[in-house]
Amino acid sequence: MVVGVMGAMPEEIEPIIGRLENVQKHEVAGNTYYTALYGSIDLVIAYSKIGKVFSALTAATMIEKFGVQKMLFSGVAGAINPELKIGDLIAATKLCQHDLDITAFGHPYGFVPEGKVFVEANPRLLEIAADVARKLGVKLKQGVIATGDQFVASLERKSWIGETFNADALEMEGASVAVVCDALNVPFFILRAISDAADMDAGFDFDTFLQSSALKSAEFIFAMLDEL
Ligand SMILES: Nc1ncnc2c(CN3C[C@H](CCSCCOCCO)[C@@H](O)C3)c[nH]c12
Repeated sequence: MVVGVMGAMPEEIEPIIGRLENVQKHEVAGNTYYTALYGSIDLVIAYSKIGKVFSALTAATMIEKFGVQKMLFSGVAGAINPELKIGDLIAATKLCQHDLDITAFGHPYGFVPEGKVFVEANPRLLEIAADVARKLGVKLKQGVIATGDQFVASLERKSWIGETFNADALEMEGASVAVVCDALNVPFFILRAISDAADMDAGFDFDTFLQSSALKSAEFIFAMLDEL
């Protein structure tokens, strides 16, 4: 089985690469893809670079060029739901694009014709994640993740996103990966560890907790791989 593990930033996949042996590097479309065997799984790992466009390119490349059959995303996110604290894990049940806006034509936020506001993550992978969380004795929130091409550091913007989409967390890549995987019929699982609260302290908290939160997400992803 070929499994993709994506992040957006180097810090999000370094903890993954660091635990693998005989890692091969492949340059495709301006990005580096790492391949390695993990047990019986052919792993393909890459960080996309930040934002929806780069992450869509990487997801599509992993599937079309490397034959990825299941896609896992590991990274960090800003919290919207106040029960989510720094370091907490959230898996997306569904994802939306909070900055997609043609409301001038009467459409809802996050919608374009022939699209859908929410893309649902794979239920089986979410079940596996819930089992892994129980085995590890870690808390795993399952909820709505909103994606947009902006680093959110304002209570006003964060609250608007939370109210408009009933979102629990926000980031910049999950929904674009979801759209690509959904269109290409590849089951996907988006996991994020909270690095900040998307408020006025977000920039400082993000810099402080990126590494430790990225590691928490990566460690959970490894535990997931053992159950695939
Ligand atoms: N509050 C927030 N708003 C939006 N997204 C997030 C995320 C999730 N990831 C982190 C990263 C932030 C890119 S800006 C920092 C770049 O620094 C690069 C060095 O200058 C991008 O890949 C999305 C964590 N907190 C967030």
